[in-house]
Amino acid sequence: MQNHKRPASSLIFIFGGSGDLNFRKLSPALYNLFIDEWMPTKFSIVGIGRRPYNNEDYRKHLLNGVQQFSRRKEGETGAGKWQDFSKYVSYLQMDAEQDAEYQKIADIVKEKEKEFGEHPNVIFYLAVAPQLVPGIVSKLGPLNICADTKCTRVVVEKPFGHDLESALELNKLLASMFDEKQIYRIDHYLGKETVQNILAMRFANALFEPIWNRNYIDHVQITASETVGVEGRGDYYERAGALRDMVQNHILQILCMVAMEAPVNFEADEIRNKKVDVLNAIRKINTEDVHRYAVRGQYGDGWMQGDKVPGYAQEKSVDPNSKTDTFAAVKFYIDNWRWQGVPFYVRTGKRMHEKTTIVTVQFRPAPNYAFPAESADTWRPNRLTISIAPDMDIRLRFQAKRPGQDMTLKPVDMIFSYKDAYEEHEPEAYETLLLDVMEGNATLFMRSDQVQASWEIIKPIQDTWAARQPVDFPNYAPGSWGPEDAEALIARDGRNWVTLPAPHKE
Ligand SMILES: NC(=O)C1=CN([C@@H]2O[C@H](COP(=O)(O)OP(=O)(O)OC[C@H]3O[C@@H](n4cnc5c(N)ncnc54)[C@H](OP(=O)(O)O)[C@@H]3O)[C@@H](O)[C@H]2O)C=CC1
Ligand SMILES: O=C1O[C@H](COP(=O)(O)O)[C@@H](O)[C@H](O)[C@H]1O
Repeated sequence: MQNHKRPASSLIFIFGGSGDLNFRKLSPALYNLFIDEWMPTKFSIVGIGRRPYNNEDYRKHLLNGVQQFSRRKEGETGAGKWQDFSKYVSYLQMDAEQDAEYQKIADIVKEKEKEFGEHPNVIFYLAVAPQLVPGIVSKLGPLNICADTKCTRVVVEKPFGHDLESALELNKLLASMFDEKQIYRIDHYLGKETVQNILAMRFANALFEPIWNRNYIDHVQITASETVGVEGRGDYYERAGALRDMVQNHILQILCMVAMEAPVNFEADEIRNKKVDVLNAIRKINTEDVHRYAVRGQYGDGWMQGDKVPGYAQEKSVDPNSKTDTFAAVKFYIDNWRWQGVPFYVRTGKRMHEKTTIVTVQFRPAPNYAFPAESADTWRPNRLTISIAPDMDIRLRFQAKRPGQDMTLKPVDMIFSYKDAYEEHEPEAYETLLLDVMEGNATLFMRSDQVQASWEIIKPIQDTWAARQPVDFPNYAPGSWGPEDAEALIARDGRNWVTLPAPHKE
């Protein structure tokens, strides 16, 4: 993690250049980096796919994506640079499964070397289905694009493997072709401004760290809920499910940011070491205890904000008898000095009540209540809520005296909101991550040991769920907060899930 500077000349190949991720996220992100003058002075972007596009049609297709999904649209104030940007974009039609086709890539690298007058960083972004990744990786390795290994980089999209075994296999293959420093395993949550801000809040302030431990914190919650269903991604989701899709990666990464020890610097390996320490300390759940620690769910049909919506099993490309989880909640414990005995409750799901990603740190109650007994009803322990999306704020709940002659108390929130504090618009996660790749900064990317540790944590849950089919699916209604069992998971401990207080909805 460092302050950015304009990266050295870069040649970016996007496998999956004709696909959805590039259309909705990567191209808009690169365009915004260009507007903000973060792109290198010499660069070229080559989208790769089998579909037949000429350069002109390809650029038109991408502009369409920018107009729909970019935070700044062409024609709006501050944008208007598509013509300039698109000159750097071209399309390469090739079948990535054919060895012979890779000569085309080697030829483009030579051509750009000449044009730039230097050897650029060569970035291969693999925005393709996971089953294509091993084949592409093993064909890219032998190309030996440049002698200096630092200049070739491979970006691997999620999902990184399907389970522990497949992730280990992919790590092994990548390691046989590239140095770990050349491999960028994306987790887009790490590019989110508010997720990075967890580190700023914890380690740039003296206020929180002394109380950031089992002596003061009762428990932590992480909720990542979505209102959307599977949005035409049934094919992928049938093989994934909520536990793999969100918990194994995004949620465990957020948990690491909340729970890690203070880094001594912000170098990539220092941060990643501290995070992997947390993952290694998470208690492995015994298979026979999984039902006490984890809950799964699947949404049925119903209504979302006045619209009739199908159940998961009726979605396109989904087996009508599907037992795939669209909701998962887990209680984790971290067996280390700081967090012993503090539960971390996490939950995620599709078609839930609202789109929100929040971290809640619930402090223990004050040790003694000396105020009049009548005010005890509204007495609440302190709570820190970090809203990651769509709201971006941090709120600290504390007790305050209600105005009047009586000493009555009421919990109030002290709020820091990005919207109110800053005029600048925050970059999208993919902007930050793509800039990091061009700069060669891997701090916000997953190292192989992190990926392995995350899969090890969820393996017992995965195995147990695979061995025992759920009998109650579908078990939650669209627009709800998930299955009743998820309420019971936390209620059994005398706690409840936190949803944001009313002000955030105003
Ligand atoms: N879409 C999203 O929002 C997100 C996607 N991801 C991940 O990104 C990856 C891509 O997803 P997405 O863009 O949605 O998938 P799409 O199905 O939309 O795109 C797949 C891409 O792969 C290309 N492709 C397939 N086979 C070949 C081949 N033999 N040779 C060359 N190109 C090929 C397709 O090109 P063509 O058809 O022209 O051959 C297309 O460009 C997946 O791993 C996904 O999990 C991660 C997070 C979010
Ligand atoms: O990686 C994924 O994340 C999205 C949610 O991302 P967000 O930035 O909108 O919170 C999720 O919809 C998708 O299923 C998953 O693959």
